[in-house]
Amino acid sequence: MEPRINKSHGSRWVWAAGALFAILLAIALTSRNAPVISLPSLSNKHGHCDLDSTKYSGIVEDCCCDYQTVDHLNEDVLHPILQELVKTPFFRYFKREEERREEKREKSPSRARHRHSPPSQSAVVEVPERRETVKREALAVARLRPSPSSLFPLGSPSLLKSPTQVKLWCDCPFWPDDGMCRLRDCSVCECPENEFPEPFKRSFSHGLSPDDLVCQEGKPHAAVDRTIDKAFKGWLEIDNPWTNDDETNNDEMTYVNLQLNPERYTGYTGPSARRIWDAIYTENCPSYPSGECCPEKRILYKLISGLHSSISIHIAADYLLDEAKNLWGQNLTLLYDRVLRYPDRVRNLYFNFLLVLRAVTKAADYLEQAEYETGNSEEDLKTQSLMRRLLYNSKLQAACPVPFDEAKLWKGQSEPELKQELQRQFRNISALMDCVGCEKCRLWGKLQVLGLGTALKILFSVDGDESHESLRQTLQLQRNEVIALMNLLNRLSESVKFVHEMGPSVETIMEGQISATTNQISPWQRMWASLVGQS
Ligand SMILES: Cc1cc2nc3c(=O)[nH]c(=O)nc-3n(C[C@H](O)[C@H](O)[C@H](O)COP(=O)(O)OP(=O)(O)OC[C@H]3O[C@@H](n4cnc5c(N)ncnc54)[C@H](O)[C@@H]3O)c2cc1C
Repeated sequence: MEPRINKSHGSRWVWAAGALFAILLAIALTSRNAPVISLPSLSNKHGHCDLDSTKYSGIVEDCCCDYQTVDHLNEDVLHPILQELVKTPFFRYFKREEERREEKREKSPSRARHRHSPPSQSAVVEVPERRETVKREALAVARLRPSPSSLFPLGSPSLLKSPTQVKLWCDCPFWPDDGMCRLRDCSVCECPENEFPEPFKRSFSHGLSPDDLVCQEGKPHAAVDRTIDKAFKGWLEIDNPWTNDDETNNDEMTYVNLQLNPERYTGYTGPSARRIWDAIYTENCPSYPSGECCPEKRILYKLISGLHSSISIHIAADYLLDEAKNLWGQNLTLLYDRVLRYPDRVRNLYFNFLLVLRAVTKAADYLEQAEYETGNSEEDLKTQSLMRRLLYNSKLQAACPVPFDEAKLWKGQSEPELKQELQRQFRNISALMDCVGCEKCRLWGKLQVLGLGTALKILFSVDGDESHESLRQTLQLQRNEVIALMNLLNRLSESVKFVHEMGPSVETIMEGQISATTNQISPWQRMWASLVGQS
């Protein structure tokens, strides 16, 4: 059944909400010096207009759908379904490697080729008999040691660890983790035992000692059940060639309830965060000034830029306005400064959304037949039904049947090389996610990069024969990839909705305010400013 739109709001309420919104927005935006801006969320879908039609009109670049259609489909169909879907038990638990474990199993040689030297050999320590003591001492050293500021060249030879070596703090192949995270909100809340899906709980109580269940540092800690994927029937243990993590490695895995760990402001900022973005953009996905390069090569840049926009939008949508009072709200100055004032970043968000949506609909038959069993039959039926509503949605099929046409973009003689090049760059980006110095940011960074890798895997998985049957036979996805894919789509859908709803008003006021400030400056001040600017 299609989601119904509540049309019961009277027009009076619409106008009242609109007027109140405009007043609050004007007040909030008047002070550019104010560090943050918070507004009540505008939930009335009739109280906003479309994004500036001159900036965002026509077909989304390299896609097959226009901005207006994307907004309407997202609002009426995709966003409501996705919001429900990500709350289901199947989609809310994400498997990730345990944080700060001291020993890591060696990846396969093919993986190791894509890993790079850690910044210093001293960050890798032999494991002696008394591993615990040495680990503590070594961690203390790692904390004190200043992190090298230079980026290690991504092409440097890889340092293969023997299984008896220890890697400190994290798996970052480029720099040691520098603990730049400031807030408790950076850390991830793992799942308490009573939240796991039933099949997981069964093997949990049989296989693990009660010590694994104790809470550490006041946070609920979940023990790892390595049989979980076997409990979720029908899912394969296969590796994703687009990502750096070895997804077949089931050791040392914990489960995180994504609903308890929303992507939002964490306080992670400064050189550590900047270094990651710089490394991604400069080393792995150059932006190529428009017109200089072919569209295929710009894909990766557009995807990452779109993801970056989405992360910034989530930070702006859920920001810590007052740390002392633990007051959270929207920071619309940040939304404008980081995203809206650069129309390309908004366009890249829409591009990313459509590419991921295309991957999901391309794999519709595969995803429809997958097992969504978690032991809670009522919830599992709901998950299946939501998936079907999304995958075979008549409104979506009528308005935007092929959101992105991958065949048009990367067919041709260079296709295999392009795929390999993209894969190599994408794996580097995936490896960089291990260097994100904030646990919650790393969780969402890794999840979303895995989601993008899964989308690319689907889009590149069929050569020539585009039939659903062929895709079903060729494609192999694992459970975590599907969870990442659908959660990524939901994040992008949230971002598109937020920008669509808030963008026009924020832009109007911010741009009006900027021009008013410019006009207030006297000719002397302007002359002085230009002299200072030139010095
Ligand atoms: C993987 C990852 C996940 C993160 N998750 C979170 C999180 O959940 N919560 C949180 O509070 N912080 C998170 N951060 C930090 C956050 O993204 C910013 O780095 C931080 O808030 C500092 O912002 P900034 O103003 O310095 O600009 P940044 O966002 O760090 O941007 C750095 C530079 O990149 C360029 N740039 C910015 N946006 C785009 C774009 N859309 N397209 C192209 N270029 C762009 C600009 O030149 C900009 O100066 C994350 C960082 C990373 C690397």
